[in-house]
This record gives sequence, C-alpha cells and structure tokens, in this order.
Amino acid sequence: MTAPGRSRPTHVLANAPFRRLWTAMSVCSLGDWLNLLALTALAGNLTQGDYRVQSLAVGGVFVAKMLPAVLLGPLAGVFADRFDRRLTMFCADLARFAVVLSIPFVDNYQWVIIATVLVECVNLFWVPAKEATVPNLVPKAQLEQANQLNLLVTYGTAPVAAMLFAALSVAGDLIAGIVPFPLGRDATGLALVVNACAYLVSAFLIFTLRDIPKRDGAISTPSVLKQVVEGWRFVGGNRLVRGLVIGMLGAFAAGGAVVGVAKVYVEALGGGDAAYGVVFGAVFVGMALGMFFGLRLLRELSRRRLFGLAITVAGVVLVAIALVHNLVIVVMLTVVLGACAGIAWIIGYTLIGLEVEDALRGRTFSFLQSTARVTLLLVVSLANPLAALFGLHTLGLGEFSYRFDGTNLVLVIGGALAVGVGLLALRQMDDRKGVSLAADLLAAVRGERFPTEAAEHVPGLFIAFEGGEGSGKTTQSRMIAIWMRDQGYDVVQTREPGSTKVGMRLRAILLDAAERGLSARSEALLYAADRAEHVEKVIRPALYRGSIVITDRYVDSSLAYQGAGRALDPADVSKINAWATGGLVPHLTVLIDTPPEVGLTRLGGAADRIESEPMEFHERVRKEFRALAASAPERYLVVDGTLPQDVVTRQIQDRIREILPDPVPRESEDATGTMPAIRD
Ligand SMILES: Nc1ncnc2c1ncn2[C@@H]1O[C@H](COP(=O)(O)OP(=O)(O)OP(=O)(O)O)[C@@H](O)[C@H]1O
Ligand SMILES: Cc1cn([C@H]2C[C@H](O)[C@@H](COP(=O)(O)O)O2)c(=O)[nH]c1=O
Repeated sequence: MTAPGRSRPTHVLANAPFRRLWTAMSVCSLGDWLNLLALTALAGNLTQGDYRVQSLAVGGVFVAKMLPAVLLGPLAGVFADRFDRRLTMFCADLARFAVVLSIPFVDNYQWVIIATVLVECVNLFWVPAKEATVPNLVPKAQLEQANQLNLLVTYGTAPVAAMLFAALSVAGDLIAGIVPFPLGRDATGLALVVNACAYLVSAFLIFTLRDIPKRDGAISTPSVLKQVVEGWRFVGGNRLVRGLVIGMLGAFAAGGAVVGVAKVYVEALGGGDAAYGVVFGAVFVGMALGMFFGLRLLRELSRRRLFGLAITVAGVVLVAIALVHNLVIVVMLTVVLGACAGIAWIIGYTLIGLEVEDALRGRTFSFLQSTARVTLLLVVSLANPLAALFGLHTLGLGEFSYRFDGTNLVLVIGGALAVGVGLLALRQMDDRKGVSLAADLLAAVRGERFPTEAAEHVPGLFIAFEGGEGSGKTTQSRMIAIWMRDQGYDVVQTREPGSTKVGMRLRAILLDAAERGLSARSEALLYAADRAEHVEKVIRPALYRGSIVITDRYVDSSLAYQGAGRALDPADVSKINAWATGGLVPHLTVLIDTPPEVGLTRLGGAADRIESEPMEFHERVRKEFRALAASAPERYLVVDGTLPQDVVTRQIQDRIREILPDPVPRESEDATGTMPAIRD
C-alpha cells in the first residue's frame, strides 16, 4: 500500500504521447541495426574475390555512416530548433524508407555508399528532433526514466536485429532456392526491405503524434548561419553544457579506443572469437546494469557529480583493463566499464534535456551527435595504427617479464584521457563545491541526501542571524554589515523571505494577514522555495565571489516556526530545507534570544500573519531556537536580546572577529603596507 499523502509515481510509458514516440524510436533503432548488418554484408558480397578490396569495401560503409555528421551536423540541429519537429521526423522517415528500399533494386556498391550517406544525412535531422522532443512530452521528474528506456531500445534492439537478420538471410536463401531471388543479388535484400518498412511504420507513428509542440520557422527567427553560430557559442559558453560535452566526448574517445583494439587485445590474452564476443557483450551487460541499478543505488547523489565520477572511474577501470593480463578479470572489469558508461550517458542526456532551453536543445544534441561521431571515427581509425607503431615490448623485472604492447598503450591512453575529462567535468559542473565527494558518495550509498553537518568550504563567509519577532536581527545585522564594510570587506546583506524576485511574491503571500487557511505544509514548502531561490541566486554566487554574506533568517527559522511552531515533523522540515539549499550551512549563526513578550511589543504597525499567532506559538519558536543553538554550540553565538543594542553589537563583533579572514593578506601587507583586499 502507498503511504498516505504519497501517490505512487506512474511509469513514463503510461504517458501515451511518449509511448508513441518511444515505439517509433524502437522500430527505427531495430531498422538502423538491420541497416548496418545488411549494408556491411551486401558491401562484402558485392566485392567478393579480393580480401583487401572486400575489407576496404566494408570499411567504406562505416566511413560513409560517420562522414555526414561532420558536414551536416550543425545544420541538422538548427532544423530541429527552427522547424516543426514532428514534420522533420515524418519527412526524414519517408526519405529513409525510399532510399533504403532502392538499395536492393539498384544493387551496386557505389549506390550502397551513396545511399548510406543519404540515410545518415537524414538520420542527422531525425535524431536531434527526437531528442529535443522528449523533454516536451515528459515531465522533468520522469526524464531520467525516459532516457533509460531510450537507451535500452537504442542498444537493446541490436541483438534482436542480429537474430532477425539471421532469420531473414535463411528465409532469403530458401526463397532464392525456389525462385530466382526477386530482391537484388542476395538475401540481404529481404533485410533491407524490412529495414525500409520499419522507417515507414515510424513515419506513421510520428504523423499521428499530435502532441509535439508546433513550430513554424517564423520569419522573425535569425538566419540559419546565425543560429548555427548561436548554438556553438551556447555549447562553448555554458559551463554545464561544456562540462557535459567534454565528458561525453571523452567517454566516446575512450570507448573508441577499446573498440579499436579489443579484438587484438583479446587475442593477445589467449582468447578467440568467443572470448571477443564475451568481452563485447560484457560492455552491454554493464551498460544495462549501470543505467538501471547504478542510477538507482546512487539516486541521492548530485547528478552533476555522478556524471564526472562515472567517467573518471571508467578511465581508471580502462587503465586496469590494459594492465591486467587475465581474461576473466578483464571481462569483469569490462562490465564495470560499461556500467560507468551507461550512468554517464543517461545523466548527460537527462541534464541536457533538463537544463537546456527548448529553443537551443536541438542544436545542443546535434552538436553532441556530430562531435561524438567525429571523435569515434578519429579514435577508431587511429587506435590500430598507433598500436602497430608501438609494437610488442616485454619489460624485464628480474625473473619476471611483463608484456606491454601497442594495444596496452592505446588502452592506457584511452583510460588516462577518460580520467582527465572526468575530472574536468567534475570541476566544470560541480554543484556541491566545498563538500567532500567521498562524504556525498557515502551518504548516497546509505540513501541519505546532502550531508549537512559540515559547513561548505566556500571562499566567502556565511553568517545567519536568527531569533523571534522584534528580537533585533535586522538592527544587528545592519550594524555588523556596516562595521565589516568599514574594514574593507565585501559584504552582502540579505534576508528571508523576499530577497529575490520570486521571493518578494512569496513574502507577500506568506505574511499577508488576510491569507487565512494556508496549510502548515504549504507554508513550509513556500519558505523552502524562497530559500532555494535565495541560495541559488544570491547567497552561493556571493560566497563563491569571496564575499561575506549576512542573512536575516535562514533554515533555523523554518525549523523553529514550521517545525516547532506549526508542529510539523522536524525531520521533514530539515529534509526539504537541506534539499532546497543543497546542504549549505552557515559558518556562524547568531541567535538573538529575546522573550516573545518583549520582542512583540517592540514592533510597530499591524501584526502580519505570523506575528499574530498566539503567545504559545512564539514560545515554542523561542524554545526551538535555543535547542538548535545548544545542539551545536561551536556554530552558534547566543546573545541576550534584552541587553542594550550597543552591548549586543559588541558581543557579536567579538565572536565574529574570531572567524573573520584577514582583510589584508599578509603578502600584500608586506608588499604595500596599506591596500585592503579580501582574501580569497
Ligand atoms: N536591544 C534592543 N533593545 C531595545 N530595542 C531594540 C533592541 N534591538 C532592536 N530594538 C528595536 O526593536 C525593534 C525591532 O527590531 P528589529 O527590526 O531589528 O527586529 P527583528 O528581529 O528584525 O524583527 P522582525 O523579525 O520582526 O523583523 C526596532 O524598533 C529596534 O530599534
Ligand atoms: C524565514 C522564515 C520566516 N518565518 C517567519 C518569521 C517572521 O514572522 C516572518 C518573516 O518576517 P521578518 O520581519 O522578515 O522577520 O516569517 C517563518 O515562519 N519561517 C521561515 O523559514
């Protein structure tokens, strides 16, 4: 049974428009794999006789598949952002249907290559339009699940296509034995017809999918070239997207290195074709495990961190694969490698879907698609020559000898590259700077989110003022801010609720005495929403600039007012606030402890919604503030708010002085003797 108040989330496939798109995607993926198998087989059959010519002919199909991305990738993204995505996908499906269907009838190698290029050109338009559509059909909370399913069909249809291809080949041979084969020279024709029909089915599904938002390529939109440049600039200029792209490309490069040398490496370890098949399969098993179980296990870890971490670990595992000369261990490590790749891939796609606005999403996906293919092409084609160039080497260590040849070197380079880009992505995208990654990871494995015990290691200093109504927080925070500015510090003085645009509206709702009947939970959530906005837009940026932030009220107010005052479960209030703030805790909280009967009489004007609560409410609030301070005395200063204002100020100054950074760095003092500067 579902807990009261919590409804079981529906599966993303219960969403009819997404289900339709996903079905179209599955059919197309099956068609794509079938296409690859049939075309490579056909290219081989058409050039039978000379082994070298045959190898080059099959290689030519791969090159033809990769090449269009280099030339057309940027344009395809603009299409997805500028024109009707449904129409783009529908036309692309029809075009693919016609071209693929023509291959068995034309039946010559040149046309195989031209048709491959044409189909790939069309794919370049279909894929970003599809990727950019998914976030339009699926709620944000289900985007990760949607991407898992997408990836599942993208790769999961490969073995199905292989079996289908085998069955179609047998059927084709049988037919050819009875009557002259009607489709081209051999049985691959049957597979290509099925492949073409898959695109036709997709065209029908997409055509009937009316829920995709319309776009009309309005005249007011900038020129195509401008849009291409705008898309590239966005990818290069946005820290998060840049991190994602670097990470995903690094992962592709590492993956390309493995694909390039896997066969030779497995042979060097004493394995044959079967072992090669097992290693290959291990990557996909690992990917599935990572996508479904890895992400579930680490559900509570920041997605940005998990992305960088997965790529870094993949790099380390790859180096281990290169150095351990044992086939069984290599297979096991390959599963881990696949799991890391699966995690990174899903997160990358989900974050782009979540964080990139609709108008730029097509170009972002297309940029990724093109650059990924170019990277893959380069790495796969360079891996073997590099391995061959390095050759075979045996390192002698006394009695022991250790074999280290070209394939080992390529894998080590691939691994090192992945570690490098993983760390870079972690740096670029980290949304929990200052909080130890190990602590986060440990908490996530335990199912906890955002450990909040330790204050974040930010360059700035974060001080909160807390207390009941009229206790003197505003007066004192102002005095302290002036005092600090006089010493040369950069101080941001702020308050809750209401320090952001959204926050001002929330404040109006929360404090409006006419707002009767607001439930305690809604109240807690609205204060948390104001805080989330405050932390993201005001507090964190200032702290990372190195400023001193003084806030009049923070999380403790919610624990005291909503937790104790409204009698909500303190653990719940604490959890939503930890989530809202990303676990940001002040370095110091100054509690100005004033009895409510004193504080409330200090206030002038009409009482607001909270001030007009009964005295027992305010008593509970005060008690909770004091309990919070007593639970972590090293992070609190409690001052008696009934003392004269200047005495209170002095007590606060004395405590703050202990934690203030030196306004003049010692080195600067030596050099200039005068210039005040803020220490980073
Ligand atoms: N130590 C003090 N002794 C006497 N009066 C004080 C003292 N500190 C502040 N006051 C006065 O009390 C009133 C309320 O002070 P202030 O606005 O600083 O409180 P506050 O805690 O910010 O209140 P609220 O949370 O309700 O906004 C002001 O008129 C201020 O001058
Ligand atoms: C942040 C926060 C505030 N409150 C209450 C406390 C006060 O009554 C008002 C804010 O008014 P002030 O004059 O700016 O102090 O809101 C709360 O109940 N919960 C909170 O988290």
